[in-house]
Amino acid sequence: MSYLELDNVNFGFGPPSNRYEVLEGANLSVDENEFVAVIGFSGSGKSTLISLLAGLEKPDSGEVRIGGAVVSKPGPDKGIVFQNYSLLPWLSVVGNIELAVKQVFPDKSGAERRNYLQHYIDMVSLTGSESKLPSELSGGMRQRLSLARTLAMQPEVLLLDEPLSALDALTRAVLQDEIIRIWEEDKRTVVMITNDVDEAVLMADRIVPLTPGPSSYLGQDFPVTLPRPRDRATLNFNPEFKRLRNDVTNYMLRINSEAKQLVIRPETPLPDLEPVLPGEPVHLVG
Ligand SMILES: Nc1ncnc2c1ncn2[C@@H]1O[C@H](COP(=O)(O)OP(=O)(O)OP(=O)(O)O)[C@@H](O)[C@H]1O
Repeated sequence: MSYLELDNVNFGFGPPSNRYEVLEGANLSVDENEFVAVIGFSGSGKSTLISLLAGLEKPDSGEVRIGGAVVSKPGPDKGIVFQNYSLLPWLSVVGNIELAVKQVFPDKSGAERRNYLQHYIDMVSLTGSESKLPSELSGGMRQRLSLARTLAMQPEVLLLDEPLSALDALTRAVLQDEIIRIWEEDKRTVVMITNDVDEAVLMADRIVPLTPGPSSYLGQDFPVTLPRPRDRATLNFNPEFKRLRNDVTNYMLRINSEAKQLVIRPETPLPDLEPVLPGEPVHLVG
C-alpha cells in the first residue's frame, strides 16, 4: 500500500453558483521514502495540491491519506517549505529553527537542543551565520534556513512548494544538490512542486504532471530510472536523461495545447445546408 495517497480528490474555490474547480478526480500514490516531483503550468493547482496534502485545505470530496490515516489538519508530521521562505523576520537563524524545535520537541534540554540546532545549521551550510536575521541573509541562505527549520521538525513527509524557483540558476543548482544530499542521508517521503523539467529529472524518483486547470488532475507517470548519485555535469549528455526530458516536455506541451483547444474552440454547431446546383430552384426557408 502507498504511504501518501490522494484518492479521487475534488477541490474548488468560491460559492456553488460560481465555483472554480481547481482539482477534479485527482489521484496520486507515493511510496514511503519516494521522491516525487509534481510538474505543472502556472495556475494549474500545484500550491492547492500541497495545501491539501498538508491538511491546510480539505477536499470537497475524496480523501488525502498518510500511512492509511485521513489527513484532516496540518501538523509537524507534514513539513512544508514554501517559495517565499515564511521566516520570522525578528528572529535570528538559530531563533527561527529553535522556535519550531521547541514546539515539536519541548522535552529537549538546553544543551541537547543547542547541539541539535547546530546539526541542522551545519547541514544546510549556514555555520557562522547563526545570529544573523533573515534580512541579513541572501535569498539562497533564507531558503536553506527555511529548509533547515522544516527538516529539524523531522516531518514524515516533506512538501516542497517550488522551493527554488525564486533563486538564481547557480544558487538553485547548489540547493538542488543539497536537498538531494539531505534526502539521501535522512530518507523522507518527498513531494516537490516544480515548473522545471530538468530539475524534476535531476532530483526525483518519479515525475507526475498536473494537467492545466481548471479541473486539473495528475496525469501520466514518468519514472526516473537514472542511477544515483546523479552528476549534473554529465547528465546533459546522458541519452536516458535527454529522452526523459523530451518525453516529459512533449507531454506537457501536448496537454497544454489540448486544454487550450478545449477552451478556445468550443464546438460550433453548423447549419444543415444542402448544395444548390445550377438550374435548380432555390427554396428560401424562414
Ligand atoms: N483563495 C483562492 N480563492 C479563489 N481562487 C483561488 C484561491 N487560491 C487559488 N485560487 C485559484 O486556483 C487556481 C490554482 O491556484 P494555485 O495557486 O494552486 O496554482 P499554482 O499551480 O500553484 O499556480 P502558480 O504556479 O502560478 O503559483 C488558480 O486559478 C487560482 O486563481
